[in-house]
Amino acid sequence: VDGSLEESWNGYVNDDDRALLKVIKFASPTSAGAECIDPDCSWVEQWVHRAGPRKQIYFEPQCVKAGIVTCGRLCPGLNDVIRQIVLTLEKYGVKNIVGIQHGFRGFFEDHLAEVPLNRHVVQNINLAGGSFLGVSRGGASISDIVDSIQARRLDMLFVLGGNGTHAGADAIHGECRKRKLKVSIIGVPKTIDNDILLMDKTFGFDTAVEAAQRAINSAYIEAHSAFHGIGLVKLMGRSSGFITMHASLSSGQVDICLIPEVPFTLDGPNGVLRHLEHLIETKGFALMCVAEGAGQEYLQKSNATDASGNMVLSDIGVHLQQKVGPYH
Ligand SMILES: Nc1ncnc2c1ncn2[C@@H]1O[C@H](COP(=O)(O)OP(=O)(O)O)[C@@H](O)[C@H]1O
Ligand SMILES: O=P(O)(O)OC[C@H]1O[C@](O)(COP(=O)(O)O)[C@@H](O)[C@@H]1O
Repeated sequence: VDGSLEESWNGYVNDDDRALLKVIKFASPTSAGAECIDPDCSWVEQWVHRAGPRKQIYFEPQCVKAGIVTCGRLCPGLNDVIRQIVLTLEKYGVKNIVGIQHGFRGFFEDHLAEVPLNRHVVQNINLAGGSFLGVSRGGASISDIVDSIQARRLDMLFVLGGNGTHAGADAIHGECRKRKLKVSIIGVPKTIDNDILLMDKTFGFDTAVEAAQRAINSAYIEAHSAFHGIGLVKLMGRSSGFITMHASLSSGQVDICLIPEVPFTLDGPNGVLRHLEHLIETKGFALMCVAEGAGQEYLQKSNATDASGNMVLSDIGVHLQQKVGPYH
C-alpha cells in the first residue's frame, strides 16, 4: 500500500538510494589507517542500501497490530527507542501498538499482560532509565513464543536486544515462515559497547562514555593527590574496547589504556609495569583505564557461564591492582 504520511511529506528514501561506506581514498598502503585491497590502493567504492522510510509499504497501517519487546540486559536509550518506534508507527497510521513485558518471558508468562502503547503513554519515558517494558534473560521456547504471537494476532514485532535476542528473533522469524504467518520480525541491535560494524554509533554508547568520565575524574583526583598515586578504572567491554578508548581519549587524563583488541605485556622492558614506573618517576602519579575483557590471558580461566551463556570473565581490575601494588 501507499504509506503516505502526509499530503506534503517528501522525506521518503528511494529504494535506489545508497550510502557510501568509505570516504577516504588512501594514496598508499602506508597511509595511516589505510585499508587497501591491492598494492596500488585503487579506489573501490563500497555502498550499502540506505535505511529509512519507504513510500511503498506492505501492511495496511489501520489493520496492523504491532508489538515491541526489550530483551537481554539494560542499555541506556532503550526507552528512547521504544518511544520513537511508537511515535513513528502512529505517524504511519498504526493504532494498535502493544508492549510485551520483560523480554521473551512476556510471551509465555500469563501474569505479564500486554501494555497498550500510544504517544501519550510513551511521551516522557525517555526521561527515565531502564526499560519501560522491563527486560529478562534466560531460556525461551520459540514455538511457545510463536503460538503467543498468533494468539495475540501480531503483524509485526520489534525486538530490541543483543546477540542472544537476535538469535531468538531469527528463530522466531524462521518459525513464522514455517507456519506461513505474515509476521514481520524487526531486530533493533542493542549494545552499549558500540561494536557493530557499519553502524555510526549504537545507542547507549555515548551515555556509557559520559558516565565513565565521573569515575575517571575521581580516580585522577585521587591519584594526583596521593604520593605516587596510581588510579585504576575498569570499564565495560567484554570483548571490545570502544567505551574504554573513547572514555580515555575524551578525559585527556589517562596514561595507560588497556583494551581486549590490543595485546599487551605486563612485565619486561616494554611492559605496562615498566611504563608505570616511568610515569611515577617522571610525573609522580599515573592513571590507568582498563576494559573488563582486557588481558584475560594473564588470568585463571573460569568455566562458569552467565544467564546469557557468556563465559564469566576473571577480574583484570583486581589482578592489576595486585601487580601495581609495589609501584606506589
Ligand atoms: N540462540 C538462541 N536462540 C533463541 N533464543 C535465544 C538464543 N540466545 C538467547 N536467546 C533468548 O534471547 C533473550 C536475550 O538473550 P541474552 O543472551 O540474555 O541477551 P542479549 O540479547 O543481550 O545477548 C533470552 O530470553 C534468551 O532466551
Ligand atoms: O556484568 P554483565 O551483566 O555481564 O555486563 C557486562 C558486559 O556487558 C557488555 O557491555 C555487553 O553488553 P551489551 O552488548 O548487551 O550492551 C560487555 O561488554 C560487558 O563487559
